[in-house]
Amino acid sequence: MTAQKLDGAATAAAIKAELTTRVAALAARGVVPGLGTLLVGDDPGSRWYVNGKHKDCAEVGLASIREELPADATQGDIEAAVQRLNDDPTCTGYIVQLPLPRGIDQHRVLELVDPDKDADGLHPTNLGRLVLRVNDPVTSPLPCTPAGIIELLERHDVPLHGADVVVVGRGVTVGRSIGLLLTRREVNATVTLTHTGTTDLAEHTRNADVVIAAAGVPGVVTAEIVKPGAVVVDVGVSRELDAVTGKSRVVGDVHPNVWDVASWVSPNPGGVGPMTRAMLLANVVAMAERRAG
Ligand SMILES: Nc1nc2c(c(=O)[nH]1)N[C@@H](CN(C=O)c1ccc(C(=O)N[C@@H](CCC(=O)O)C(=O)O)cc1)CN2
Repeated sequence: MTAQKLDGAATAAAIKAELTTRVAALAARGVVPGLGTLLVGDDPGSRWYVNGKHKDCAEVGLASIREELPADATQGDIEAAVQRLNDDPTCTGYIVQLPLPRGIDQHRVLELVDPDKDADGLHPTNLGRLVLRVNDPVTSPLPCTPAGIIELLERHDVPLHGADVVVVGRGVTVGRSIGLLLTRREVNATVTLTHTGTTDLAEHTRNADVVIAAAGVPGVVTAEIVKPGAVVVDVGVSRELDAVTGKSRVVGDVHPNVWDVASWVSPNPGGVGPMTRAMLLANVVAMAERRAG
């Protein structure tokens, strides 16, 4: 068996086309939503991600606002930039590109983001709303990567209702929050959250209909621990030097031999990354629509 690919790039392109129509409808009412980004420092990966977000904005017709600070910016400089974005009326929603440089209190910075402008859905108020209003209609931004994974699965008709889903990794941006989304009444999956304290990972994954690997451990999910026909989503990002080209490349958590047993695989790169970007745009458009009434 060779698994089929859950194509994040193609699905993200389809979502962006739908968003372009919604943005045009807003423009007809005189509303131009704007996405802001705050980039601190000169990490090439982070710059690449931020540039991609601005390129996406241009593609769907969103305005974009850039704040950039040098790597030696102080906590105060960063908090002042956050305040500028909070106060900027052209900025519908924004993100603080993570990680922030060492020595900066990231939690404090994120808590200063206006929850109504939190395009990443990672502000404690929005995560709290996700916990408290888990079965209400969604009216606040959802974390982009978990929302993107569910959208990717649903658009490929992967059944989630009643499915046993094992999540590998308990990080806030993916592992912890995807459990909340998957157990919402309209999705209705049963979720097991595994982590470094899990004594026997295979015991869980071997029974799973869907495995979501977000541990950041290259190749941790192998064919031997995946049920034949299961659906596997690779969210892990590790960087490795390619022995042939000498260049750095992204390596996921899913071993290539998983393609021999699974029914569907979302690869990395080419899977969840483009979906994360698409869901960020979707959050900003939804914020603008809610405000426009
Ligand atoms: N404030 C945030 N910071 C970070 C987030 C986030 O969601 N919000 N996630 C990551 C970085 N990220 C978005 O910011 C992101 C990562 C990956 C991709 C992507 O499309 N990746 C490509 C491959 C790229 C490569 O080869 O390096 C893919 O998966 O095909 C988009 C966005 C950390 N920070």
